[in-house]
Amino acid sequence: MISAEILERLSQTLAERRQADPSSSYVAKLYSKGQEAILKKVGEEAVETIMAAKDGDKLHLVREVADLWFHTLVLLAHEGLSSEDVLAELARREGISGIEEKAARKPA
Ligand SMILES: N=c1c2ncn([C@@H]3O[C@H](COP(=O)(O)OP(=O)(O)OP(=O)(O)O)[C@@H](O)[C@H]3O)c2ncn1[C@@H]1O[C@H](COP(=O)(O)O)[C@@H](O)[C@H]1O
Repeated sequence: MISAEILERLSQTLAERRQADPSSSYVAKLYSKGQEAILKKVGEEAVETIMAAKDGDKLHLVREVADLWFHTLVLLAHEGLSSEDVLAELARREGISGIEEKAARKPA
């Protein structure tokens, strides 16, 4: 079973690449180009995701979303953040919506 551990492993690798020689890997090279280049890749992958969804080809859509997730993880790592920060935010929201749901169910 594929789990959230893959995000942790990838985040770890992306954090390690911050010290790597730019010529040694795609990620290290992208870091060396700076935030603008990373944001450009995120934008491109977002557009490609939209186009794949409109195509109706599910495999293509999954691959483009994987590219988009990957490049947003590169962005997070470049900013000193990781998938864990986003997962914590989603967990926090789940907690909030749980509270809101309970409040809505409570008789007035
Ligand atoms: N998951 C990925 C991953 N997904 C996509 N990509 C790369 O992201 C790029 C996507 O760019 P495009 O599709 O736009 O194609 P492109 O024309 O090659 O891109 P550009 O040169 O124009 O930027 C490709 O070069 C892909 O190889 C990835 N590169 C790396 N990883 C993971 O990141 C880890 C560390 O990567 P490196 O440090 O680069 O080895 C690897 O072990 C992998 O697990």
